[in-house]
Amino acid sequence: MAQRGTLGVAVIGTGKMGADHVRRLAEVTNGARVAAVVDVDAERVKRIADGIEGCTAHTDAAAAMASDGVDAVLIASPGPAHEAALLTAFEHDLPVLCEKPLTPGSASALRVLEAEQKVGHRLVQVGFMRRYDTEYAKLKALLNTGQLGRPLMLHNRHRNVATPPGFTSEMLINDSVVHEMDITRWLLGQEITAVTVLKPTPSDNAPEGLQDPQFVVFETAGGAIVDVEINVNCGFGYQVQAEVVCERGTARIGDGHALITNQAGRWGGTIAQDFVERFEDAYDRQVQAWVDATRRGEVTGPSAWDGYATAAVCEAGVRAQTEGGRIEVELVERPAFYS
Ligand SMILES: NC(=O)c1ccc[n+]([C@@H]2O[C@H](COP(=O)([O-])OP(=O)(O)OC[C@H]3O[C@@H](n4cnc5c(N)ncnc54)[C@H](O)[C@@H]3O)[C@@H](O)[C@H]2O)c1
Ligand SMILES: O[C@H]1[C@H](O)[C@@H](O)[C@H](O)[C@@H](O)[C@H]1O
Repeated sequence: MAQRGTLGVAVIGTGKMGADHVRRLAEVTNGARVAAVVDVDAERVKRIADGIEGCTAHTDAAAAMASDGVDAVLIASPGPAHEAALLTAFEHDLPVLCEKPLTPGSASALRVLEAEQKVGHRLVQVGFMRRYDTEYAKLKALLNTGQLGRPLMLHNRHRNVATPPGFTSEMLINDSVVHEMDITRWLLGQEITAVTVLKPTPSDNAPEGLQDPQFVVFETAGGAIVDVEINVNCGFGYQVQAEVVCERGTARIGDGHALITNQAGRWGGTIAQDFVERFEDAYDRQVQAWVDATRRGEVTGPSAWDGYATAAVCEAGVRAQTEGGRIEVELVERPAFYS
């Protein structure tokens, strides 16, 4: 299909991620412009719109989506606001890049799947940006060659410097480990079938009441075992590492993401301090891929099904965290629409 003209994007939610996506669309991405911004914080959204030529400010997502010049939507509001924004985008037949989670909870995610199928064609890409990270992409390409044999185990480490105020134990699963859920399903090409959560004595760095770190184990449909160290008040840096153990070898990413210096008899490097820094390139590539596909009239990348499947694994994970033991993941049959 022929390329459409410059894509006019409405960005919904202009907090940490939304403001960064506005900057990206305005300054980094080719073929797109920020046509509208939306936030419940009227002052904030006006300030952001004022800095971009031809951009309108709204406090209501539906008004923004109905406005002239909006061809597509980027949702970066908090998870509980995603379902309403997605359903409104579907009413206008607008393609959407929706930050993770698609929605919090499998019931709401299923409603989104049903609504998208009613439209009759895919509209949603979910913002699982790690799939666009160069290191993860290399790992996936290597696994796809089959030269290492069948993956047996996948070890993951996911460390953040510190949690923002209000971060709960459930959020370690829903906001943080959700990335490993997606990356596991994508790298191994298998659904996750069960989750177990082990809880060491919390770190003294963790705020009172936060169960941090946790050790999360997934079982997959193909019989692989996956572990995730989630450790979100580690204090020293933002680290994401993964090692796949296969029948004929192993492959590991996440160590080399640093500037290494030799100076005064010592060698060493720096560690990124947050996801915006560590995954900057991945966010750039994700948004560019979405804009390019949308201008071609296509929808690519993680689908609403991926959003639903991870929501179902999150539910099993939160149950495993609170009830203990091994919790099986309950998934509906995958509709042919998402095959
Ligand atoms: N992919 C990633 O690595 C990554 C990283 C961080 C956050 N996220 C996701 O991005 C989304 C936003 O997270 P954040 O850290 O930017 O949050 P944030 O709290 O910094 O920003 C959210 C913004 O949305 C606004 N808002 C709230 N309700 C709204 C509504 N109904 N309509 C429009 N705006 C509304 C708030 O006023 C705020 O400005 C979440 O879904 C989060 O899970 C993804
Ligand atoms: O919402 C954020 C984000 O998704 C990051 O990528 C992750 O590392 C954090 O743990 C999480 O809180």
